[in-house]
Amino acid sequence: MEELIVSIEGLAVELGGNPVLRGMDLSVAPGEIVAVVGPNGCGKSTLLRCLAGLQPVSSGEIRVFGQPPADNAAFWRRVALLGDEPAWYPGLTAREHLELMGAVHTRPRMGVEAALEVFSLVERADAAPLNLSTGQRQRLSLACALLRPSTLLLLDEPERGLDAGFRARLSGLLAEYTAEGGTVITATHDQDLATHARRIAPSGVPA
Ligand SMILES: Nc1ncnc2c1ncn2[C@@H]1O[C@H](COP(=O)(O)OP(=O)(O)OP(=O)(O)O)[C@@H](O)[C@H]1O
Repeated sequence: MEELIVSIEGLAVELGGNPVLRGMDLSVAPGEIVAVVGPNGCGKSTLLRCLAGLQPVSSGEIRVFGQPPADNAAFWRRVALLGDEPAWYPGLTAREHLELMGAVHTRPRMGVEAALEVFSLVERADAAPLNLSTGQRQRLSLACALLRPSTLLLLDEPERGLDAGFRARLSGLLAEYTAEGGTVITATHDQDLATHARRIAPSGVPA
């Protein structure tokens, strides 16, 4: 049987004494795109943080690549996370952030110039991230996450700040990622993105 990328059994998480996730079960196979959907506050980001090993769980079991997620180098070699906006390096331009990402990985998924094209950043490549618009910065975050090699992509609302044109291209970019053998789990409020995915609620049931 093909190894599951993610397997969750009976996951419960309390935050500040409030139950956020309650007895969640989930299995994700290689090559799937799973969209975690639901209203504000239902626990989508919490689930993503659990999968990234950044949120302690109250009970239950999470396995990512067959092991509990651990915030260590071996884990992050296989997992790329787009969460809150990253801490940008002072003094480095958008292009230099991508060059840095390319330089520290032996097999980047795309070259820096290709990434600037794909993420429509060519004209602002020499600007510092903090001098980009919100949507341009989000595209740079996505470019950094998709340039580096990984086999599991965890995305928390990747559509944040993007215009309609770029939102429409997101599902295509994720489809390319899974065509290369990757798996995607994304929290989203974007209908188009969710339509191209297996939709689940943070309870684990289909949505
Ligand atoms: N540190 C915390 N302490 C207590 N409660 C918290 C904490 N962080 C988040 N929560 C609560 O946990 C619940 C789930 O939050 P979470 O961020 O996972 O929701 P979400 O589904 O991602 O929401 P959104 O769609 O707004 O991004 C919310 O009710 C939130 O207020």
